Amino acid sequence: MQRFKGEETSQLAYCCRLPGLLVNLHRVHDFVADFLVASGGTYVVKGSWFGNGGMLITCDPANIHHILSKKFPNYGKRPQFKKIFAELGDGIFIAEAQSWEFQRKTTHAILHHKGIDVDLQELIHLTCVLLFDYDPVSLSIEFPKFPCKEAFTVAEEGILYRHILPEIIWKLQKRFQIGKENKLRKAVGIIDEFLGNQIASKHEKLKNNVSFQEGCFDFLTGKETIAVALTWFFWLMAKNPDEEYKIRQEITLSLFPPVPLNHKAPVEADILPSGHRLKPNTKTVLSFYSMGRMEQIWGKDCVEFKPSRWISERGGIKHEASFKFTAFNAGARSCLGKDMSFIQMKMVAAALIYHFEFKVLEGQSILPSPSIILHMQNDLDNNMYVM
Ligand code: HEM
Repeated sequence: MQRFKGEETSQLAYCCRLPGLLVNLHRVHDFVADFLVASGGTYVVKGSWFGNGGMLITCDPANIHHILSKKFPNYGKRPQFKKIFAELGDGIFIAEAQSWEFQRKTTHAILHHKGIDVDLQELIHLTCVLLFDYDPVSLSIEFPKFPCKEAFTVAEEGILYRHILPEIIWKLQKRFQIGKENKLRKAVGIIDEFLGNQIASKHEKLKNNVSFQEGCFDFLTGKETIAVALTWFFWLMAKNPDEEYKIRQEITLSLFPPVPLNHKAPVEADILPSGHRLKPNTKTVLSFYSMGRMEQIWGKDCVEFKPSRWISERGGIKHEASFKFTAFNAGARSCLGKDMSFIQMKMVAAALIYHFEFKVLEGQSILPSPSIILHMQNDLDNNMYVM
């Protein structure tokens, strides 16, 4: 992969420092993608400001393969990750070593349990019902508000800011209960209350299966990710009517992965396949959002919505290595809900495309939100016509 030299490198270096990042915080995923594309896939942000340690950001598939698979035992989630995601406790998302192995086994058993009879409505709400015995009835035509939805959105944004702001700043905000940290605190309170009520009402059932904080993460991955993926999908589809017929066969998550980044740190010093050296504990961010925008990976038409790129000449599905298509993570910690997500998304998408034509209302600003889950910043307003 090409790397920039000289003047261009110093301009890039400047714009990746605090002023550049802060000015571009509202579009941080695109900003990171722009400089990763320009620097060939990997970039080191020097740790100069406010004593914040440096970080390495990469979307190079060889590095991703190395970190998530080949050297998996050397790349943990602590110590930074644990602090940033403290509100999620010790659930599977944060857990490591034996605790992670145990939780992965039990979660796998719950999610891959064979032989549950469900109708369509139940299946779509499966995550919520399965984990909390709570049906948000979010598909009913009154579009009822789900009490925690906004709180999750606020919390996810707050957590992304912790990846970017120097630790000392967000910790001060937390201490004095101001700014994003204060919003995060209030949001966590709302989520706590909801989950506490659910746990109280189903105490016997839950006490042996899902702890409060594990449930919090599973809800976050399960419900939010699928809703987010479908919102981007319907927007892309409305903008690309020619591709619509192929969409019945497959959908793509490479341009708008609902989980746009992952975060690791090496236990011992390491050298990445790209040649970058990492000291122990260096914050290492894997930008999945940028991967879908790399010409080196997907070719010149990488930013075009082309479901046909996933369909072979014989009409089958083309499979790509998980280190190129990282929407569901890769290696030993790959997503346990992948199969279930594809079933749910295909069912919802196929049913809606079959019955309706979508026209996105003009004049909307379509931007991913600065969050650890790739929501659209504003809702997506559509006109739906019955076919
Ligand atoms: C479109 C939908 C989804 C996407 C894009 C997605 C993506 C991801 C990603 C990127 C990770 C890695 C997170 C990390 O290690 O930092 C992950 C992990 C995980 N996901 Fe999903 N997910 C989706 C839906 C679901 C659903 C529906 C469930 C379960 C109901 C689920 C359960 C899990 C679990 C349990 C893990 C933790 C795996 C481990 O650490 O061993 N996901 N997912």
